[in-house]
Amino acid sequence: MGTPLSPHAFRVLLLGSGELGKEVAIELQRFGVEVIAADRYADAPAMQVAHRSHVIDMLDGSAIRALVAAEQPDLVVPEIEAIHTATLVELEREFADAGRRARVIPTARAAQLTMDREGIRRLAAETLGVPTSPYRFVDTLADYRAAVADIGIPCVVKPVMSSSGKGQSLVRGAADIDPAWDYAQTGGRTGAGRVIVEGFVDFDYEITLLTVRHAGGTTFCAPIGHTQRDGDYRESWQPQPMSAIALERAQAMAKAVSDDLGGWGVFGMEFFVKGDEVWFSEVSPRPHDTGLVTLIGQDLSEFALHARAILGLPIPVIRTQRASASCAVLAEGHGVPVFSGVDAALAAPDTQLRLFGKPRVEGQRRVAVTLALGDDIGQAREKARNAAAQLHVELR
Ligand SMILES: Nc1ncnc2c1ncn2[C@@H]1O[C@H](COP(=O)(O)OP(=O)(O)OP(=O)(O)O)[C@@H](O)[C@H]1O
Ligand SMILES: NCC(=O)N[C@@H]1O[C@H](COP(=O)([O-])[O-])[C@@H](O)[C@H]1O
Ligand SMILES: [Mg+2]
Repeated sequence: MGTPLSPHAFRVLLLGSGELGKEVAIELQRFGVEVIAADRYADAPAMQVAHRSHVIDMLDGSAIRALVAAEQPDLVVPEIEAIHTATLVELEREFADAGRRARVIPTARAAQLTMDREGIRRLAAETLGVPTSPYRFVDTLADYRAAVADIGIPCVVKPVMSSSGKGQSLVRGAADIDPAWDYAQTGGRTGAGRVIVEGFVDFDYEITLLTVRHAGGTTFCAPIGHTQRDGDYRESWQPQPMSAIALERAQAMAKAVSDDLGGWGVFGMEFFVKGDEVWFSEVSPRPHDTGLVTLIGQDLSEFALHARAILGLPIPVIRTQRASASCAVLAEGHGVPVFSGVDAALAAPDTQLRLFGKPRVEGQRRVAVTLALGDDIGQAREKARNAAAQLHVELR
């Protein structure tokens, strides 16, 4: 460890500077790390707490390469999926060849495989034999229609490169088939392209199992339950009650997938659960949005855990304090968020919030989160929801 802004600094480059990266940046700074934040737009949340920031097109490999050459980071930490990950693979090899200590978190291959639903799905289902929904990958409308017929309705249609439900549809009947294709072609992160058709899993509940790979081994956080609307998270809580066998199965799959991806850091492993049956859905090789709940529920949040893990520091225990919940606050429209009702939102005991400081909203965007502790999950969720209901976001 060194001193930031000195020749002895330990430097971390965040590729992506949203609300999740902002918390990681704060945790890293608590260890005296020099934090450099990058994203595709200026004044992103993590940039506001970083030592320096850069606006670059992260889907442009040469832009990433130039930034790494200029900043000479010790760690390159992906914060979103939309990165030119082939360049990360090249850079990782170059660091190793040059005998440099610099690394990509958790590994460049993990970032590359999870950027594309096809990479991670084929690894989990075909190489590791982990149960998933049935699926097909298609490139043309004709193949897509055949895949829907094959998988059956209901099914879920997603661009292979997307997140937060963008471009995602639930096909409930014949009338939904073609519109779902059109939305997948326009709603993805990198324009038109390959689509996954997934069989609909009629789960009882879904979880994120935060899995931390660190110098001392692998540690699981208590499972986080969550609800999603339009493929985007709205509420999360911890701990999600599960049968012992379902939890064991989820942990075994999380271990298998995260061990294959390798490296150090937090992995947000997503599972669907019905009774004792568990299906792997996808994984973020970094902190997960539903894990924002750990900001209030754990002694070490997922962001603190990510910082410790990537720095190679010990994580002897993770304590879940009480039942906890989070509620996402979304703004819709166009303009700069202005918040009111912050006082009312914080009036109840054991309630917190984060206003992310996102500079603008165009369409729909998560701009804040409320957090609460309760005697049980029901009470924690109600408090988090009530706090969110008190918070008003105006776009000016
Ligand atoms: N095959 C499926 N069966 C049932 N529900 C599904 C299926 N696939 C996705 N969903 C629902 O849609 C949500 C979002 O799906 P998924 O996680 O694949 O999208 P995403 O765009 O990667 O979201 P994020 O980036 O926020 O994790 C899931 O959490 C789940 O609620
Ligand atoms: N479900 C994916 C997810 O939570 N992504 C996270 O949202 C922020 C970007 O927000 P933006 O899209 O409003 O810029 C980033 O922190 C990113 O990691
Ligand atoms: Mg997901």
